[in-house]
Amino acid sequence: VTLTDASQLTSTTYDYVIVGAGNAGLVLANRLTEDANTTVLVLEAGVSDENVIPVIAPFLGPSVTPDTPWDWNYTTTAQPGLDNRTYPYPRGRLLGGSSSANYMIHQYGTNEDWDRMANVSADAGWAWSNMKQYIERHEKFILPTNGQNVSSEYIASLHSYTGELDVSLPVWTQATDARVVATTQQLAEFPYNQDISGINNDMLGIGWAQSSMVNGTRASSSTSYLASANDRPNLTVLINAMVTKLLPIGTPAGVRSFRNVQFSDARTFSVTPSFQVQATKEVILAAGAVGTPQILQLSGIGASEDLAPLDIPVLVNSPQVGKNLQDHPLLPNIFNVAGNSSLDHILRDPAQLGAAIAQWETNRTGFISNNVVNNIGFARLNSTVLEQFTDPAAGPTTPHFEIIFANFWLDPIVTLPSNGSYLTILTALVTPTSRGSITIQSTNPFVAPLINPNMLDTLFDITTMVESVKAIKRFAAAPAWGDYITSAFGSLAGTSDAALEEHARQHTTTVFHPTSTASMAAQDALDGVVNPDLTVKGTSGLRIVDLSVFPFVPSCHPMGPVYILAERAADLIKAAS
Ligand SMILES: Cc1cc2nc3c(=O)[nH]c(=O)nc-3n(C[C@H](O)[C@H](O)[C@H](O)COP(=O)(O)OP(=O)(O)OC[C@H]3O[C@@H](n4cnc5c(N)ncnc54)[C@H](O)[C@@H]3O)c2cc1C
Repeated sequence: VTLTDASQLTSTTYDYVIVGAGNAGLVLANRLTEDANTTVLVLEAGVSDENVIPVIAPFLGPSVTPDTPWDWNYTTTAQPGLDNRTYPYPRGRLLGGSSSANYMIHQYGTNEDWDRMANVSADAGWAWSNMKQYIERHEKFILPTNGQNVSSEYIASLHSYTGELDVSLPVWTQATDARVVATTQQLAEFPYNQDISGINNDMLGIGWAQSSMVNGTRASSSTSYLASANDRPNLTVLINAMVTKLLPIGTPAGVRSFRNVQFSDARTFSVTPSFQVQATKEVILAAGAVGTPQILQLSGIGASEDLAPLDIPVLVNSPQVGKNLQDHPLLPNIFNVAGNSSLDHILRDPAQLGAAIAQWETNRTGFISNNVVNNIGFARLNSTVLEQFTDPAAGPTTPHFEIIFANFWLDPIVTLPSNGSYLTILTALVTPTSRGSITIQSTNPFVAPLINPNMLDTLFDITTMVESVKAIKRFAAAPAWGDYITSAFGSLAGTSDAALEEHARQHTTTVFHPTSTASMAAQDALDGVVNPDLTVKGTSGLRIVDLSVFPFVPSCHPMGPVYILAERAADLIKAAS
């Protein structure tokens, strides 16, 4: 059952209390309540996702954030690597968390991404050979129902058709899709990849985006994992519940037990009145890469240099809490194009856009029923550039950068100009070496923490961004684009490395993939925030299950990795109980 007010709770004690009804939290809510004797309470600060059109309609996904009631509406600190700019840092604040607010591209990463996590944590259970089994439980691959032939857009034998989350292929053709595919035949540098999910251990090349959607509707952890478990009497989800602190029970020698959770009504933006619930087995933090370190620090679990200025007693000295933040930098590269086949003229005309939304509301067809992106690709740096660096990729088949195609103006920061037609070829750095931090700046949980992704801080990162721009310029020079692209827009027109570096520093923001702020390390390692079984070092009764535990950001869109991480975490938690 989903409740909206703390007064509706019928108990203050549950076997498990999960903090955050997000991407990972709702996987656990489902799996842990499969046993009818296990009681679970999920506390979610955000609101319901029910009947929220921008959340449901795939193409409207980018309007769910920033600066909305469904977003935490964070802003970064000034970024020295980005000409000291700040920019919005969206995180879903509703049922489903960021899986209800994201752009729905669904992948798993490379086998090397997972094998590195196994090596770093000294737990072979995180290796791809073990993790791939969770795809069967997680994924429900569904072919588009509009009759189009998609046999060349995915590899049928790789996928699962029996899991919880609907995953599908594009249902509406962007006018440039054929040109993207034709380029893969014209330029050897950009081969065609028939299945870009990573399940075949290969994300290199250009292919068709797989998305968490079906029949013109978003699929999130809420519409899948929660929907199929919400009528279980042993599951309670409370929205509007802002967790403000974890409280230790007693002071047992050695480790402290954090089984008490304090929360308040998120609608009041006040810590009073405050409520408390207790977990008899475990508290599980699934508040995401920003929320989780914030709650730890508010609870006195963190680095003393972060807690001392706020007079927060250090209950568990855990120096890496909030450190190591990694994220994928995203750079919109925009071209002017000929004719009217880009979507821009529809997107800037309220009447045409309104008609498209009405069509979607009537029968779930048209471009609103489709994701904003149909084609994505991944590539490695060429060896001449790479040999200047220690390769930060998880292995030799893991990409360094991503290429994303949209047949319209897609810049998260700069709004569509009042005229012109555009093609956007975004590039994203998927093996960044810059590391940033999340640090609370107040003991008031309603004050956002300082978010410093430290974008483009290293020579490798800026060099790779520049190389990615050069690569898409080569892509755009293929014969397939001869009668379409007319010129590079704005600072993309620069030709020298220095000019492209300035283009990158001026326009880069984020693909919204923060990770690693409560990093996993080996059981006996002194660094790291969690053990390989995701229990928090130096505590008992406390685990973290969300993207913050990945020691390295996966080289892909990370929602798939979060889902299967949570599937394995559920197994670990059940085994420990
Ligand atoms: C705009 C956007 C676009 C993206 N696009 C893609 C994409 O196309 N493909 C992809 O793979 N990934 C994408 N991502 C990233 C992906 O969605 C996230 O990395 C992933 O969902 C994170 O999962 P999580 O479980 O770690 O956290 P979340 O899903 O963010 O869950 C955390 C939950 O905890 C709640 N919470 C936080 N603090 C508290 C508190 N104090 N008390 C109570 N509740 C709290 C939050 O409200 C939220 O519901 C995107 C993300 C965004 C924001």
